[in-house]
Amino acid sequence: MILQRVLRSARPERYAGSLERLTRLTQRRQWTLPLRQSRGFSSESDAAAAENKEPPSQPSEHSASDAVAQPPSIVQRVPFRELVLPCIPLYRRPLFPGIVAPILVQDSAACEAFLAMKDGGNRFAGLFLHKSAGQGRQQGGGEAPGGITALPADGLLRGAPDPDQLFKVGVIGELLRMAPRPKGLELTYMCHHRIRATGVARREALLFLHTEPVQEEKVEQTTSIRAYSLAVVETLRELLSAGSLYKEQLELLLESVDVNNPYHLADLGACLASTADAAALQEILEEPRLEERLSKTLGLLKSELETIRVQRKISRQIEENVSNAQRKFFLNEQLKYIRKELGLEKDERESVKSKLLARLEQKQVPKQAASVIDEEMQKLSALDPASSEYNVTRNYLDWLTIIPWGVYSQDNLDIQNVRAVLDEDHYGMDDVKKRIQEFIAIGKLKGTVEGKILLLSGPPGVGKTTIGKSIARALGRKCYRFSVGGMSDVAEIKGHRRTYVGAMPGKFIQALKVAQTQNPLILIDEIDKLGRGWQGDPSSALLEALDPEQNNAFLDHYLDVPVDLSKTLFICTANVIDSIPSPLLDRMENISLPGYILEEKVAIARRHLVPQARKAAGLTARQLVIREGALRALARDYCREAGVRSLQKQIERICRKVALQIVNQDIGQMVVNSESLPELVGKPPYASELAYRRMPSGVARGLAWTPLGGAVLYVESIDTGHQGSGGAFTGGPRLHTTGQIGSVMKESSDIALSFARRFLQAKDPANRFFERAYIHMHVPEGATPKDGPSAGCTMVTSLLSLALNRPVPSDLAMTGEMTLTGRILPVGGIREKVVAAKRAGLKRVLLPQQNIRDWEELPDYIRRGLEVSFVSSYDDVYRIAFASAGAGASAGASGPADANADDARETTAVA
Ligand SMILES: Nc1ncnc2c1ncn2[C@@H]1O[C@H](COP(=O)(O)OP(=O)(O)OP(=O)(O)O)[C@@H](O)[C@H]1O
Repeated sequence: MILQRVLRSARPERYAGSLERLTRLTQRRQWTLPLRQSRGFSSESDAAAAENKEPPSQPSEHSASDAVAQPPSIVQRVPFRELVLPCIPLYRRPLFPGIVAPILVQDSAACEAFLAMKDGGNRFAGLFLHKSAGQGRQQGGGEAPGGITALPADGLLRGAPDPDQLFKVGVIGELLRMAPRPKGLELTYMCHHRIRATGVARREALLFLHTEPVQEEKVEQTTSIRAYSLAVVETLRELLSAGSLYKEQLELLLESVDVNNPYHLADLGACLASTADAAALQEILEEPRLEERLSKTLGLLKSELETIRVQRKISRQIEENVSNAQRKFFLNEQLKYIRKELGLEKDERESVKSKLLARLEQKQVPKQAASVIDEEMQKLSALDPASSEYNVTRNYLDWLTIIPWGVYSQDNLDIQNVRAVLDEDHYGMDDVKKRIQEFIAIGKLKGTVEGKILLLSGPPGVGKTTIGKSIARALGRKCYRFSVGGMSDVAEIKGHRRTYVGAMPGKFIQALKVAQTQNPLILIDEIDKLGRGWQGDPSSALLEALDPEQNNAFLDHYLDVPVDLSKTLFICTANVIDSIPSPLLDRMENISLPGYILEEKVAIARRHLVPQARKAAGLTARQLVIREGALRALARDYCREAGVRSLQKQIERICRKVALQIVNQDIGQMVVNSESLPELVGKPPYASELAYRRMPSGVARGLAWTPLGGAVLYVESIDTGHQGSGGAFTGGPRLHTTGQIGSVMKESSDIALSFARRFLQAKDPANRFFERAYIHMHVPEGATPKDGPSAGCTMVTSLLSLALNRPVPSDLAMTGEMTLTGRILPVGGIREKVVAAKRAGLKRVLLPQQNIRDWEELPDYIRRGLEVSFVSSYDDVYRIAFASAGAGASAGASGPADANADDARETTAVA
C-alpha cells in the first residue's frame, strides 16, 4: 500500500522514508521469504514472546524449489489460530498479506482503545473490508492524511462498525508503529495471513471479532500456474515501462518479488492494480484456489496496463495538439518578424496608414482637412491596433481620405448633346427639356452649372426621377439618388457625432464617396414628404447643404471638417410644392411636369415603355406587336392617372402573359390589339357608361387639381322640395352639401347660393326658385375629400342651371374662385386642369382672366384643340354657359369629341 501511495503521489520523495521501511520489511520479513507454516501460537503471550525472535532471513528450501509452490506462511510470532481481534474496517480496498499500511484513527475513543491495547501488549488486529467500500471516496472519508487506507471521515469505529457490513475474509495485521498525528493516531500495520471472521466477541469502543486463520491450499506448481506467474511478472514489467513516474519503486518491488512463490505474486499483483475496484480485490482475497487467484490478478493487471496505455495515448494526443498550436504560433511570429526584417511587411498601423495616404495621392486636400488627417494619422500610430479607439480613428480616417477632395468631372455642356440625351430617354416634356437646355446654356456661358437647385414637381409617374438621371447622363456627371420621404432624423443628412457607436456621415458625404467626384448630381427624391421629428429639423439641415450661399463649407457632424458642395448640382423631386418648407422652395427653380394627355401617353408607351418591357421579358419586336389601338385603349380605359407608371405596369403585365403564351404554345408572334386586352389585363377598371353624355339641369363640370394631377369634377344640385311638403330638409338650411367637401369649399357653396339668388333676381326677377327651393348640392366621388375655392363658379353654374332648368353644355368645363359680388378670381394648377380637360376630351374651358399667363405658358400641344374663354366676372360665364336655350341641348347632344374618354369617368380628388 505504500507503493500505492507512492504511485498516486506526484512527489514520491515524500514517501522515501516509507519506501525504505517497506524495502526493509519486505526484505527482512515477508516478501522474499518462503513462508513456513506457523507453528501456531497458543496464546497472545506466545505471540509477544515471538516478537523478540529474529525472523529467518533466508528463503526456505521450498521456495527455491521449482517443484512445489508453497502457500505463504507467517513468521512464527504471528499466531496462526483462532483469535479474538479488534476489527479495523477498511473503506477503500482490502489489504493483502505482505503489505505494510498506515491507518489513521481519528475517533478519540478508538484512539484511546488502541493506546490501551498497545500498552497491554496486544499488537494484532483484523483488517476487514467494509461493504460500503468503493462507493465513493467522500463517503469513505477520502484519503486519510498520511495513510493510504481510507477511513470514514468522522473517524474510525465510532460506536464500532456493524459486523454485517464487513466482509468475512480479511487479514491479520501486526502493529509496527503508532505515531500521533494532529487529528488522531497513525497506526502502521504489517499485514500477515488471511483470516476469516466467525462471530462477534464483544462491542466496545472497538468491535472485537472471533477470527480463524484461512488455510491456504497446497498445490503442485503446474505448468499453468507457472505460466500465470510468468504472465503476472511480465505484466508487472510492462507496467514498469509504461509508468515511468514510479519506475524506481516498481523496480524495487519487482526485485523483491519472489517469482517462484505464486501466492505471494498473486497478492502483490492485486495490490499493484491501483485502478481495480474494491469488490474485485476482495474477490481475489477470498479466492481459495491459487490458479483462479492468479488469473484474476492477471486480469486486473492487464486492465491496469490498458488504462495506463489509454491514459498515455490521451495525454500524448493532448500534448501533440497543444504543441502543434504552439508551434504554429511561434512559426507565425517568426515569419512576421522575418517579413518585417526583410521589409516585406510593415506593422499593421503602418500598412493602414500607407493605404490611407495612397488614397490622397491624386487629390487636393484643403488645408483644414489635411491638418486633421495629419493629426489623426499621428494618433493612429500611437494607438494599439487591438483597442476600440484605434478602430474609431481608423474609420474616421477612412472617411476623411475617401472624400474625392478636389476631384471634379468635366461637364459636357454641349446643348445639342443634352437635348439628344433627354430626347433619347424621354418623350415629350418639351418645356421641361427646354428649361433644362436654358439652364445648361447659362452654365456654358458661366463655365459651370453649379449653385443651382432644380425642383421637378408633378404627379407620380411623370418621369421626374428619370429625367433627373437623364440630366446627369447628359452632363456627364455622376448621379447619386436618395429619398428624403419620411426622413425625420437630421443625422441622416448631417451625420452622427463621432462619439456614437456605429456613427456614420450623412447622405451628402456618402454621395461624394459613391460618386468619387466633388461635383456629382445629387437627386433628392420626395422632398415634399420630408419628415420632422424629435431628432431635429431635417429641412434646415438640407437647407445648409443646398443653399449656394452656405454649401461651400458644408459641415457634416461626423466628418467635422468643411466640405465644398457648391459644385454639386442638386435636383429635387416633389409631388406638391406646397408642403416644401418655404426657405428651401425659395432657393429652388421649379420645373413642373403636369402629367400627360392621352396622345403623349400613347407615344411614351410606344417609344419607351413597350420596348423596355419587351426587353425585360426577353421578347423581341417580332415576337410581340402591340397595336396603337391597344395602347390607346390601355391609356384611356385602364390607366387614367396623370403619369405613366400604371400604364407601364399594364404593359409589363401584357409582356409577361405573352411570354408565357409564346413559351407554352410555341407561337412565333403575338399581336395585341384593343380586343385582346380584356383577356390579357382583365376588364377596364373604369365604368364604361357615360355618366353625362347629356348634361342634366343642375349639373356643372369643373376642373380640379389633385396631387395626382388634374381631374374633371362635377357639381350636382337638386331641389329636394318645398318646406313643409315632406322634403328631406324641411326646416333645415336651404342648402345642404355632401361629398366630403372641406371648409373652404363649404364656404364656396354658401357664396355660390347667395350670389346665384342675387344674380337670378337681376337676370330673371320672375324666377322665384331660390325663395322656395331646398337644395342638396353634391360633389361626386364622395369618398374622396375635396377642398379649395376653385369650384366656386362651377357651383354657381350648377345652381343657376337648376334654377333656370337649363343644362350646361357637355363639352364645357370651368374653374375659378367666386366672390360674393360675382368676380372670378384666379386659381392654381391651370396646367394640370387643362391637361385633365384635354385628357377627358372636352372642347371648351373657362379660365379666370387672371390666369391668362398660365395658359399662355402652356405648350402648344396641350393648348391645341381647346377653346379657352377667359372670364373676369360671372356675367362672362353666364354668357357662355347659358348662351342660348338650345346651346346646352345641342352641345349635350354632340358630347365630348372622344366619347370613350368621357369625363364622368375621370378621377376627382381635391378641388
Ligand atoms: N416622358 C417620358 N418618356 C419616357 N418614359 C417616361 C416618361 N415619363 C415617365 N416615364 C417613365 O415612367 C416611369 C416612372 O417615372 P419616374 O419614376 O421618374 O416617376 P416620378 O415622377 O419620379 O414618380 P414619383 O413621384 O412617384 O417618384 C419611368 O420608368 C419613366 O421612364
